[in-house]
Amino acid sequence: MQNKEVISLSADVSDHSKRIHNKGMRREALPRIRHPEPPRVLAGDCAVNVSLRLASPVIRLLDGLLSAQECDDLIAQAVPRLQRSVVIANSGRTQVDRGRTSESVCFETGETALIQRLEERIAALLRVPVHHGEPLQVTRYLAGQQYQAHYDWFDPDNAGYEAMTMRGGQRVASLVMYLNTPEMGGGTNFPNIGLTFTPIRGSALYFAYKAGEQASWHAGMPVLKGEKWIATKWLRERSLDASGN
Ligand SMILES: O=C(O)CCC(=O)C(=O)O
Ligand SMILES: [Fe+2]
Repeated sequence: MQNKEVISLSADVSDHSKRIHNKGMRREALPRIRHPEPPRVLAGDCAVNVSLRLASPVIRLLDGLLSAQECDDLIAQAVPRLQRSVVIANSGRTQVDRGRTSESVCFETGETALIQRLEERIAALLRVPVHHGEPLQVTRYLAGQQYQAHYDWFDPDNAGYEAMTMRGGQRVASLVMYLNTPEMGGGTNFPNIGLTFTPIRGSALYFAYKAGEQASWHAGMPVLKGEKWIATKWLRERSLDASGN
């Protein structure tokens, strides 16, 4: 079975439950993300082809997660609200950074009918409640813009770690959805494993990780010609909703 991944994730979950238990808090059963498995996964209202599967680090390439119309509509909803992208600094605060030169919009969970539909689709795809997802972020890179190599997980050694993880806990996976096909450049590159994914409209890159996992170091490479549009959903180990739903 494919299940080094499952075993290591279970280990995470039980460590986490122990931590909660030791603090004398209510023990909660943590839903586990399901990594999409080839050849095809039903994701609510659509079927997604899993065209690439890497066991370590956990990476999946998903074809047909969004229709062309959905990509165009999401871009249209983002255009009027774009602002310079930020990163979460070690302090836990968000700030503009020279390494991330794009513009983005952060939509509230369920903000529009389209966003709600996509969030429900992602939840079905990964079998994880909607509220384990951070608000959807839509990003536009113009020619020359990029997101230099980084980890999406929060470093437990950072001063801001507690603040960043107080609600929702650690990030455990990322879903980068490609909303267009850039004319040239703009691939998502994993330098430590020598892989670059080509953005193709409607497809998505899913990768899961644990804190400290260096293979998940990745970059949005500079766009060389045209524009690149993505929507990113970062997934947390617990619900971000104050009511715990
Ligand atoms: O632009 C890309 O290809 C990668 C984006 C990314 O790393 C992120 O949104 O966290
Ligand atoms: Fe990232």
